[in-house]
Amino acid sequence: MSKVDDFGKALNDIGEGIMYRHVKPKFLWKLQRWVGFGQEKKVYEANATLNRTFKKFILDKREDIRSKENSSGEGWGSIDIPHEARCKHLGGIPLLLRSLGSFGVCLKTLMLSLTLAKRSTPIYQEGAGDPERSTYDSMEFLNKLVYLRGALYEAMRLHPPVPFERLSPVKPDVLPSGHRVDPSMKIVIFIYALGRMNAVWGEDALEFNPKRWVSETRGFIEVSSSKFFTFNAGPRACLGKEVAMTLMKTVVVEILQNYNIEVVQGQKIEPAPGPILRMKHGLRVKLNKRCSSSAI
Ligand code: HEM
Repeated sequence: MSKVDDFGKALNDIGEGIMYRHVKPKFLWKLQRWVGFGQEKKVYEANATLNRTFKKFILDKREDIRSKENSSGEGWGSIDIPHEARCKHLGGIPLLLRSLGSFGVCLKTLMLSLTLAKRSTPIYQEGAGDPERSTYDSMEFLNKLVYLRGALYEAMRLHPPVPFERLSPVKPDVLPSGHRVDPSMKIVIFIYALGRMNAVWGEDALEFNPKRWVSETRGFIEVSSSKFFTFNAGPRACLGKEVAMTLMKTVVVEILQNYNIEVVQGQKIEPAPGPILRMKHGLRVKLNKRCSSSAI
């Protein structure tokens, strides 16, 4: 297996591990971790792979910076930021963080966050092409594509890349529903279910209908982030939302301008377990290059 495959497999194994830790009794997964058994064994091995990969990347980068400094007499300076300054905020992925050992912990945290952010963005930047030679090189153009934004929101409403979240209150509180909660509790928010509730989205909640986001007269209809929860809401909402939207719109425009797409029929579509919603077997499509570009 190549190093890239190893890395991808490690992310999948850790994702599955996180998923199972949400549903398994704590004593059970802790026991499995202690004896190095089952899913926890996979998580342990995957952690080692991530550690190795990130460590190599950081060391290579350091070497690269040093050699640039030596050759030009200037550079970016040291990347050894004091540990306390780097670790004020470690985000919501403690299982992954705990695994990362003592070197460059926060640099690795950052790399991991960005890797996961890229994973949760269901497109790849490489496909975006060169904006210099494109007809849509301005944000203004992308912002006008309200139906496309609606289609992407609709896809992520029904298939949120982050399908659930687990939170705990920092102090005892009462939820708007009247439920009392305290810091010993885990509150799981099923974003996947929220996007499919009739009570929230109406009787056609299960239909893929980009038009629900577009008004003939007012253009794109923004809804509260507490309703469209795909990017979370409040102070810990996704910081990369607009980056993700711009990337996705760019890639879709580029693909649609250049290819006709046909989904291969008869495929088995099922989700892979994990904190990022992925297709277990991927999605096979036929791409036919268009003869000439046409605007969408
Ligand atoms: C479709 C793509 C994406 C989706 C659906 C998504 C969704 C989310 C969600 C649900 C959270 C909250 C996670 C939690 O609290 O446990 C989050 C956090 C975050 N996302 Fe994204 N994300 C996407 C793409 C990106 C991209 C491309 C970036 C970076 C360029 C990014 C950067 C972040 C950061 C930095 C946070 C942490 C915010 C904080 O804790 O204060 N995301 N994202």
